Amino acid sequence: MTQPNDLLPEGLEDRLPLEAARITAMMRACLDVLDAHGYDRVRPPLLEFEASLAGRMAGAVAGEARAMFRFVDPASLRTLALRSDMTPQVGRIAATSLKTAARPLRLAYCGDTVVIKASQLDPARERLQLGAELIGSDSVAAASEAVMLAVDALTAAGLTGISVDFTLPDLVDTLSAKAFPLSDGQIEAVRRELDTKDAGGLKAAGGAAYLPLLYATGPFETALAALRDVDAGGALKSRLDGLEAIAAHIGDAARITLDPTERHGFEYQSWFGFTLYAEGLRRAAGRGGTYRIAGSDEAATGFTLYLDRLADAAPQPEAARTCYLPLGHDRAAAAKLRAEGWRTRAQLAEGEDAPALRCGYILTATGPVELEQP
Ligand SMILES: N[C@@H](Cc1c[nH]c[nH+]1)C(=O)O
Repeated sequence: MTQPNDLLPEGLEDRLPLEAARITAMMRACLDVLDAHGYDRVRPPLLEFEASLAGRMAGAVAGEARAMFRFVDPASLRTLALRSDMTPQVGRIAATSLKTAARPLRLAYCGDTVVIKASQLDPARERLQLGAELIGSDSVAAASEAVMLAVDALTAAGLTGISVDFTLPDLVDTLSAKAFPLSDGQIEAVRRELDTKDAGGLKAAGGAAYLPLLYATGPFETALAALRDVDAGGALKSRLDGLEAIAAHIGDAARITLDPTERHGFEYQSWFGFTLYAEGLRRAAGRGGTYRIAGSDEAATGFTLYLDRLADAAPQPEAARTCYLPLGHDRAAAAKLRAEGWRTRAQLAEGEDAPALRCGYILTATGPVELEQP
């Protein structure tokens, strides 16, 4: 019976066997792809000193951007936080324990993260992250590798209709530095109007020069051409050439779109960011981009998939046949079945109902025999 204490807090949920099986299958498939591409897995802890988690991403006001659960550690009396993103942890590892490891350094990770407050669009407060970080480079080659790897991982996880939306997270900073100057006060207003895609508001905020950016959105080729038409004294050329090269690298492995002013979720990414989508998903499948590890100022590129979100669209893995092992069964024969890929469920007491325990077979002296299903 459910007692009031059994209810889970808002935004947290149990994953029951069918869904958990999908998530596990995806996790294995994705980790295998990252491993095959030479990414070594690291396992940072679930919680750390808050200052470390909040301080490793240049530009990110981590505490604000992704409200972290914090509390005082009764042992050290210091403030600890639960991770809300694993990328800063991997950055810390690269800047400390693996400081002297050869670059580029390729690291993979998978683990749960939590946030205090979910967004309206996505009420989940727990997220299973799986990702890869390529440390020591934020070149076009590194970005191409990261995007391709993300697409390969999603494909291996059984997702289809994958699309990648490119963005230029520091676009307004770049343009306002010289080509389209803005005062400090105007910058925030212009960013806000670009976010809401409000042409009138943008003009009123003194950002008339930024208007063409609103229309340089959509399928990659046309959006890129529109962006190339924005004459910003050459300020955008190297970035746009970069995007073009990355898109060429992806080829037709995924559909590519461009939304140059999208910055939601890109708190620390620098010149290049991307959001991953797949058929059947209402929200982003993952996100990535180029950034600098604060403290060491090392360049890096990476991506994170939000694995539990993908569970809705991932195929149900085929469950192996399950064989019931009666009391006193031949244990060697049972071990042999498992080695051949069967699942077994062993009887513990008299009176059990094998079909109700979802066993399709029973082990007999002559091997597994199919059971009649209720
Ligand atoms: N960890 C970031 C994505 C990212 C990984 N590496 C670079 N960016 C996120 O979840 O939004």
